[in-house]
Amino acid sequence: MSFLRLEGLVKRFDDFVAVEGMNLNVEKGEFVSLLGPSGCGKTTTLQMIAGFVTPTQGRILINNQDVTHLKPSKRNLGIVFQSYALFHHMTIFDNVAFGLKMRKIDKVESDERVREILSLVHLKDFAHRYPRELSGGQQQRVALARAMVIRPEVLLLDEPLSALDAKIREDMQTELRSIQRTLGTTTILVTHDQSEAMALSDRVAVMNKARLAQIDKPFALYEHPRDSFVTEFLGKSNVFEGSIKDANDGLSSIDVSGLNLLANNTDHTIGQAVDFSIRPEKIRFVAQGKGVIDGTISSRIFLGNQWVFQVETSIGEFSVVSLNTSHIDIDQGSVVGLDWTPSEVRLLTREVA
Ligand SMILES: Nc1ncnc2c1ncn2[C@@H]1O[C@H](COP(=O)(O)OP(=O)(O)OP(=O)(O)O)[C@@H](O)[C@H]1O
Repeated sequence: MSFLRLEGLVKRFDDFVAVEGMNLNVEKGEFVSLLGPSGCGKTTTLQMIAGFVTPTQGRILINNQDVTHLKPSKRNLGIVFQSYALFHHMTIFDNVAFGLKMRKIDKVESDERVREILSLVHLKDFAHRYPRELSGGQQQRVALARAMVIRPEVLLLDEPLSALDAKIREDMQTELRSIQRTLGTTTILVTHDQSEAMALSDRVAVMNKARLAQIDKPFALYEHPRDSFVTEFLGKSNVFEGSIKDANDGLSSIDVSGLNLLANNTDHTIGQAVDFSIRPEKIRFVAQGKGVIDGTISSRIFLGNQWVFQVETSIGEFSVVSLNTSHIDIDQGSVVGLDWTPSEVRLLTREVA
């Protein structure tokens, strides 16, 4: 039995459905992200686990105990939100010790645990300072220490890094992951940042319009998304509408605007409407006439470690990404061939609007 289970969780605000039929099994020690666009129900799901929002339907189980109607304080959770919400009149040490004091933990043990966790978040030399004397990144580490010191069964993180600037954010991601691994705390992170979800999580749960769209390991999700929503939420892709024309010898042939394109066989049926998807980094430049389709470079952008090309073709515009190790000779106006192998193509169920 999984450590954290959401069973058919539903939340309605009057007749507005914020979360619909949410089922999720999280293993002990696992790090799972809830990823999705604004308003898809991530925070509401997290708030139901935390106990701040009462589900309309369904159950929440932690360590085999039904906590659906338990008060937040009885759930033994650590919670970190985007705003650090530290006590500004207390030192860092006292901020972190607060939860232990509330739980009436003996002073000697409490002091020891606070020192230990402050050392883990690299703040042991800041114990005597006040929150206003720390940077944003440091304050967020205090918030994390304060949540972790009570040794929660589950750690809930709601966009905890989104107020930090890019570089500090990246450092904090690495640190958060390493602390979570060291302590083995089962963790749920809410984020709308796909790279953050992929960098941190054992599994990513993509949500769309109040529902769980797909859950899997980051690599599997990126490589085998179920539909074009998941595909495009996890990164760029070249997606074209098409229909299955034929299927033979392990290959499907797809009609995309009159052009016959190949993909490895799937369980789609002949005549079925599909989205044909190929990621920009899977496409190679070849000589004109030597690839799947020819095109003309309409723009080229240099991003340091990679080039991003836009290529006009007869079926529409392609995005092509290549590492900064080649292709400096290909520029706006160049006529090129675009090539890929059928195994890199994904045929997706078309999202119904
Ligand atoms: N108390 C409430 N009353 C009415 N509607 C609400 C309430 N709380 C949330 N909602 C609605 O439920 C939907 C889901 O909200 P939620 O905060 O879970 O989204 P989210 O995915 O976390 O979005 P964001 O990334 O913007 O925080 C939204 O349309 C929101 O307006």
